[in-house]
Amino acid sequence: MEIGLVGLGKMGGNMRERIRRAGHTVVGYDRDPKLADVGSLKELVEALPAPRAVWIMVPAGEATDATVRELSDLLDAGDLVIDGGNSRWTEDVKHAELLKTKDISFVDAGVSGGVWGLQNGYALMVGGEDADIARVQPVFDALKPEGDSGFVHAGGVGAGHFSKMVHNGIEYGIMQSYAEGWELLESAPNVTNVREIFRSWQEGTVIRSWLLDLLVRALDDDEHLSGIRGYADDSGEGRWTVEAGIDLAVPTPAITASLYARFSSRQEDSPQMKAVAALRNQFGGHAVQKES
Ligand SMILES: O=C(O)[C@H](O)[C@@H](O)[C@H](O)[C@H](O)COP(=O)(O)O
Repeated sequence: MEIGLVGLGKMGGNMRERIRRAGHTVVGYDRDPKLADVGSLKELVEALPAPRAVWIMVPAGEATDATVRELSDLLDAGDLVIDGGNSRWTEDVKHAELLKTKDISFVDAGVSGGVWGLQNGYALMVGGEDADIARVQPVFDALKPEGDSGFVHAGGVGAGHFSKMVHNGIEYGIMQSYAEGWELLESAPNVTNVREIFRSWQEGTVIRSWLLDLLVRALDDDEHLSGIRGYADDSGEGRWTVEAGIDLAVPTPAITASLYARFSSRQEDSPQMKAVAALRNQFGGHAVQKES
């Protein structure tokens, strides 16, 4: 089939390649002309046969919103837009409603796999109408990993990104758990080979996983991670997972703690702990450490 792909960065560029390798035609647009097949979104739309399918793979938030709006002006009734970025699921509902006013369909696709996707395939969690999803199934099949899993039609519009959001919340929790275990082992007075403990866990254990494999890979590069600062960013999915837990009254203590650990990682010193230290000093006369 033929598909338009908007956004040819780390994810989109590799996805274009994987779709092409499966024998499909991709017309790619990116603001960077060195990456693009066409010079504008208008040219991309003109290059595709109707009814068109256009996959958006740009950063979530303003960039995705602006692309959906521009496409809603350029596309015709019967065309289809797929958002494969890490958009918040509530944005999908807005975008589907906007496009529906012009009889343009919308599918949301949570995409997992990162920079390894070209080689291993991308896990896809999609939301939308059966008929719309069926139209792009050949492209989903090209992108997904080989084998029976790695693709799910999760529900109506927004369900794909909701699933991807929960996937990322779980990702936060698992990573934090490995990280805490790693620090604990590194701190133990009698343990001498933490990296090899993690390597041994890759086979046979209850906690073997791809994230564990990647941690071993990182420890092979830098055994004590001494070249990396203990600072972790977040791009929104963890926060949205915690917020969804609050909205639905579902307790998510592990995921929430892992999100808060990232916030703490960004502070040189802890303002709130100054208050705790000051209070201990006030009520109990406990010593405080003074700023130098
Ligand atoms: O499944 C994946 O392929 C990853 O989760 C991917 O989506 C990305 O690496 C995250 O967006 C990072 O998210 P944070 O910046 O929030 O850690």
